[in-house]
Amino acid sequence: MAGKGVFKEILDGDVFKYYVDGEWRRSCSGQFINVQNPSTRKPMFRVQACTQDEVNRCIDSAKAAQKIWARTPLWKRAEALHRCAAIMKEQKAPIADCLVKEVAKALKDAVVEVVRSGDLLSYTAEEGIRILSEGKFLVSDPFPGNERNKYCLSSKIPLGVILAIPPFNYPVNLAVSKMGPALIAGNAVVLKPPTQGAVSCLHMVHTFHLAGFPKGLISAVTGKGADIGDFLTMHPGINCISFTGGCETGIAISKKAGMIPLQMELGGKDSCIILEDADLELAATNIIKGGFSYSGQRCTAVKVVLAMECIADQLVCKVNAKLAKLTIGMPEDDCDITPVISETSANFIEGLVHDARHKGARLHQEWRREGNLIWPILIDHVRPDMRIAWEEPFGPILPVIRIKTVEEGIHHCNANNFALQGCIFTRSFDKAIMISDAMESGTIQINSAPGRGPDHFPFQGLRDSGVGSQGITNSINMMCKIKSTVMNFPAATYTMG
Ligand SMILES: NC(=O)c1ccc[n+]([C@@H]2O[C@H](COP(=O)([O-])OP(=O)(O)OC[C@H]3O[C@@H](n4cnc5c(N)ncnc54)[C@H](O)[C@@H]3O)[C@@H](O)[C@H]2O)c1
Repeated sequence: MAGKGVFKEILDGDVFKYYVDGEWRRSCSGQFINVQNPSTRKPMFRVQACTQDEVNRCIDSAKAAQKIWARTPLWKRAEALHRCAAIMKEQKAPIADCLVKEVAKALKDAVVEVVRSGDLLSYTAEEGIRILSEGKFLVSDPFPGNERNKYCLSSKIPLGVILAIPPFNYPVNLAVSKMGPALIAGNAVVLKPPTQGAVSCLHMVHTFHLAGFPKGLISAVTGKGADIGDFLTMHPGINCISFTGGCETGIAISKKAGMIPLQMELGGKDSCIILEDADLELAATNIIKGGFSYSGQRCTAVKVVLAMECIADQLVCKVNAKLAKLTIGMPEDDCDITPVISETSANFIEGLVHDARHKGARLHQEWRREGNLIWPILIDHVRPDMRIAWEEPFGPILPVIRIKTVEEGIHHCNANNFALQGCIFTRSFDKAIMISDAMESGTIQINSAPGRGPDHFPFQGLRDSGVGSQGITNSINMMCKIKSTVMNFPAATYTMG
């Protein structure tokens, strides 16, 4: 399906082009990057290996187009996003098909990702209309020593060119969640897709092309990290970086970037604390959904269960019963557990399991792996000296730590460098709020698994899990600067009359 019909112009032979100046082009490097199918472990697609000159061209065009876009009335910018949202949803099938083939996402989830991205754009258009039309009016006399002889009008202005870098696991949604807010606020966007997920991103960008955004305003540049990674993030033409990905990459980019606003959404090790009074059926259902959806490859996956000892056996029994019902296989067949993104990732997950087993953890299911497909495992009686207690596996394995006191659970959650989300299961509202206050993470869910959505909720990590806050409103605000105009009068304005 990819490259056919409406998308044929993004393909050159069997290589996908990159997007600049409102056109799909081949790179003059003559080199390509293979995108593997995680299920078959064979090359699936090829994308251009763009050069630094081509990156410069993208940024120059973006700068020029942004100047005109910033003067385009807000309602017209909103209309363009609504048009794009409609096209994206109409074209969900070919985009979802790419997600299945390059990130091994189950087809039904791939379709949800595209539709959710269209909805995100529509909401962004409406939210932008509301919040960007508002400014502030201040007078000078409340501040000591001043008369009322100055009026200050402040409003939001765009930053310029936003560099958007999404990760492989939600390449479409996490690109759109950066592009929509950037565009409604009057910015241009340079998108650097992840290698796995690049072709889904390019298809998604084509829906912006079809929606008629001005030439140059959006570009999508694919390439080798070594050639264009640092070049992009350290480029003086970039005015803001919105990045989602691993901690190591994010922290390295933050250190290299110049004095520009950064939005960093990094890894997580979301703790799930289960109290003795919890609804264990609800908790088990959420542990399965939170821990194993998309084979655990979600920043907000439940990544460690901290269960009170007195209910742990009962909980584990319920989780195991539900885990046994998960279907394991290929994304095309809509299986619950599908191959993880790469062999490197599968080897890493295997290393975590072996470390836990050697140190005495109990595996409730047998270790089984075929290629990148890993059968789900609940790893019980995990202790703090095991790697799995602290590291983010990004795979279908879930540790359970049995705790004697709730303080022990809170301590484990707060002792981790990651602090994205967490969750608590209890029937006591008072306890839920007190524990939520004590857990130092970006978001705490009460009686539900961690999750990013709905997409207009604030979304942020503390400590190594990130900088800044996403969510539609926060992203729009983050991609603007405040500008003030101060009217100075020769005398205080209340002296007349
Ligand atoms: N907090 C969140 O919102 C969130 C959401 C999804 C995923 N994640 C995290 O993302 C990670 C998985 O994604 P991944 O494996 O794609 O992460 P990654 O860090 O390997 O890559 C993320 C993106 O950065 C790009 N990149 C890598 N090196 C670069 C460089 N030097 N310069 C510029 N770009 C560079 C990659 O091509 C990719 O597009 C997990 O840790 C997960 O928790 C976080």
